[in-house]
Amino acid sequence: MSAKENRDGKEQKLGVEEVIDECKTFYFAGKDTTASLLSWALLLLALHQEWQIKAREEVFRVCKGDELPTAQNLNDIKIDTHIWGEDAAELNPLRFFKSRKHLASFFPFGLGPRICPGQNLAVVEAKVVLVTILKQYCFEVSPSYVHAPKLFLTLMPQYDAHILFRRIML
Ligand code: HEM
Repeated sequence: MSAKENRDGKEQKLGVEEVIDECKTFYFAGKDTTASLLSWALLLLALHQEWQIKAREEVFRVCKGDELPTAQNLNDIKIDTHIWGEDAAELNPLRFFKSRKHLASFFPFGLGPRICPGQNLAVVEAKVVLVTILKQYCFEVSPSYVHAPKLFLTLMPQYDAHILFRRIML
């Protein structure tokens, strides 16, 4: 860890125990959250076949070949011009200048100085997994699935997410 000066100009370093604790926090904060996002995304796509088909069409349009999606592929997936304007694909901080109703209406990663530092990693992970699954499988909710969301730090499917996968033959 590189040394940092505190407000009094004194050098401050994280100790080994603190570095270990930070690693544990990242593991704890980053595992179940993304797993839960993926479980619900797959369940909802399994329930709403019309959206699963649309999502797969988009994946096939954007990501060619059998390889893992590239960073560019992930960027090209759904940038909603209705919400973000015609220049949605460009970096334009001014678009946040005008207050808009939707801006703070959805903030799964929190807001402000303690906003989730794993946000980008989580979104990339989730997109890679969803793209990979959508390219290779059709899926539907299994009759054995019982819908019973349970809040335990994250919102989990209490009796797991039972989904039946069928390999797509191309
Ligand atoms: C879908 C996935 C995730 C969701 C929904 C999520 C959500 C959140 C939320 C709501 C907070 C609190 C923010 C606040 O206090 O305003 C938070 C904090 C945090 N998240 Fe995530 N997170 C996710 C994935 C990750 C990943 C992948 C990592 C790291 C590998 C991570 C690391 C952290 C850490 C270290 C904090 C504490 C930040 C602080 O207190 O300064 N999270 N997350």
